[in-house]
Amino acid sequence: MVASPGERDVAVRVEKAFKSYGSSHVLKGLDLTVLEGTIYGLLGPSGCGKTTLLSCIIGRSRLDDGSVRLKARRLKDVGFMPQELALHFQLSMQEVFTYYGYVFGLSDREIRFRVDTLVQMLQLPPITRLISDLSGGQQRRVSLAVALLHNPSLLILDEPTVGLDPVLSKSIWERLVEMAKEGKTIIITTHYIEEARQAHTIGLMRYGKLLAEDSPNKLLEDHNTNNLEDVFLALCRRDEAAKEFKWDSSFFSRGAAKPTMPLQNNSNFNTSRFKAQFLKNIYLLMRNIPMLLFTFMLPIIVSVFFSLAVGHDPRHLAFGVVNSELDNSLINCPKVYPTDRCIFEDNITISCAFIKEIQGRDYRLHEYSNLDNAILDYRTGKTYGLIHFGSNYTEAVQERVKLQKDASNLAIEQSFADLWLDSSNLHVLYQMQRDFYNGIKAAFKKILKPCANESETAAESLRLPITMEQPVFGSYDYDFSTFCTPGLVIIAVFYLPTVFTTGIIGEEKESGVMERVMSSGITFLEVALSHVIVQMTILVIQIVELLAIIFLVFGQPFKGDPTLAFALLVVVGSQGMLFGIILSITSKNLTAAGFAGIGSNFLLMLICGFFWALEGAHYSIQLFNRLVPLTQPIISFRAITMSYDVLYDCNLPNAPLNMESTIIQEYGLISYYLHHFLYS
Ligand SMILES: Nc1ncnc2c1ncn2[C@@H]1O[C@H](COP(=O)(O)OP(=O)(O)OP(=O)(O)O)[C@@H](O)[C@H]1O
Repeated sequence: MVASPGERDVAVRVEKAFKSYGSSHVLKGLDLTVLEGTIYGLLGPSGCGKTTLLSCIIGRSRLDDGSVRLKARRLKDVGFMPQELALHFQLSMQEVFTYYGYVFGLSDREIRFRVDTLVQMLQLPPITRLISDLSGGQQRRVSLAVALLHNPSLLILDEPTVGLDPVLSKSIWERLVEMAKEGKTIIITTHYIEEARQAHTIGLMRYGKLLAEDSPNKLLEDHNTNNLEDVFLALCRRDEAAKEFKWDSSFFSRGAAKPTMPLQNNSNFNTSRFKAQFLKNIYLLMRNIPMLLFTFMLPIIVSVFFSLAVGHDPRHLAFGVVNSELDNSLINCPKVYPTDRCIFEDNITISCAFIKEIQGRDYRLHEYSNLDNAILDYRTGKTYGLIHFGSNYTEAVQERVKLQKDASNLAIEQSFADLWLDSSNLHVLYQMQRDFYNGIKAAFKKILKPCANESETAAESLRLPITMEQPVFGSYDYDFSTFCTPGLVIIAVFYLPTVFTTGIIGEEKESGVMERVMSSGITFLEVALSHVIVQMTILVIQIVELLAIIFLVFGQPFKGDPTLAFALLVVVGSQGMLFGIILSITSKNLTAAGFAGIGSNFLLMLICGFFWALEGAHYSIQLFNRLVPLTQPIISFRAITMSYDVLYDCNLPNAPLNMESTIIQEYGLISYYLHHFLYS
């Protein structure tokens, strides 16, 4: 065994380390000692727990039991090369080195000097090359160079020589030996047992514990061989024979690990690290032109397609007409219905007045001489509906209007036109009902107007006994698209940052870059803040695009205060960004984050009142649909765009209490508080 070292010479000491992932026990009471200024070769088959151990040593994972003690105190004293490449593939080597240089607080001059040395030592290609354009071996050497960049006193390298040609591996080992002579401590894992001969100490690991820990020469001597693989084989056989010791589960639930001194980071926020992170985000954005185009084109595409496709009244619908009181009425009715002829005059055809009104509402009318043929076409879906005027329609309506309660039963019966409407499409049905109701009302108004006074009274009595007053909120002229537009804007402004944030952070997490960056000392605050600044800039442009296209180009009504609308959208975008951060952090990988994002999008869209009144949802949904993050912003934005003038006029801070509660109900909490924030 290695002579028992004094505590001063120990760079890393792991004692009785236990670590499990669920029921899989990875580290099983492992002890390991690495002396300062030495190379420690950690050898073992795949899956024996080497990476897990390294992760616990640098503090990225916590032991379940046992302890890890490091002589190094600061994160910048440690250089870590993870097993996966963990590099930004879209960046150039120069940008990667600059990034990590700033992360470790190096000046531009120091970075240049270190990069020149490393390029020579690791035989790297010109540093202007993109990482994605390098070969696998070159990428691994860049990853190693990143770990060496800040000249740390403790180097932890997880399989640095995988995939490298033997000549280069040899030269890397020679350089590691030199570094150890300079006082650096190096822990290196490898599958290539023989290359570890150059290490000062070898730890042979199997099933989560060390079978032996000694100098290579001592191990060879003890086993009377000149081949390390034979040593490992002999130790494995001995381990098999000693398997009577059983690992029962109680062994792995021994309470919390002893506190391990964490590596210090100096501060939660550091300007150099923030600059590194911010510049890296800008580089990544500029390098990824398709993503940049997608980011800026998506709001335009969404708003244009929405404005063109959604909410407008269906037009040019095919509609059947059977007029038994006039042959070929589409041709024979007067082109413009005469406005000076009273309903009671002779030789007037009231059905023509209705047909003209319907034509004016943009229907494609097909006239049939035979009701059966018209019904057949309606039933086979060739027309959306059918109206039939009986042969005595005009006389019957005249008698009914003139005599009213004294009109004959026959006249009343014949004064009804028959209307069939296709109900398979709700929007089409509502529109046809509205058009026919309004058309007949308008036609009546026209043919009653030129009549003498007494007839006018009779005509007035035909009106429904109700008067529609001007609405306080909104307008009767708004169509379905006016109702849906605020929802679309809010959903877009929420989900655009969600997609972007999840993509950027999720990709960094998946590729191992986030792990590497965090173990290099970058804090969550620095990651989040640099991301927020870039994302906010993008968001502002996206909001302007959306608003300009929907409200300026397509002329959706906007009655309120643009500043309040903009402030509301920035709040919603920030919510979306936060949601993206939560999704990418909590999801196992980018695919899972994508699924969670799409799933939540569907769910939230259904219950947020985007295209259907919240009051129309089932009682169980109404218990919480106002609490989901999109609902209040949609209510608020709808209020701002459609009827904000009431809120704007009523000087909120001094409004009576009941007025405030009305406003909160009508305009949504967010408008209310934002208005207070901006104007009180
Ligand atoms: N996050 C995790 N969740 C669940 N199991 C894990 C996790 N990380 C590692 N493991 C499991 O722990 C065991 C040890 O993995 P580890 O990566 O430490 O092995 P290794 O010795 O480094 O292997 P290799 O040489 O192939 O990299 C493996 O069985 C692995 O599947």
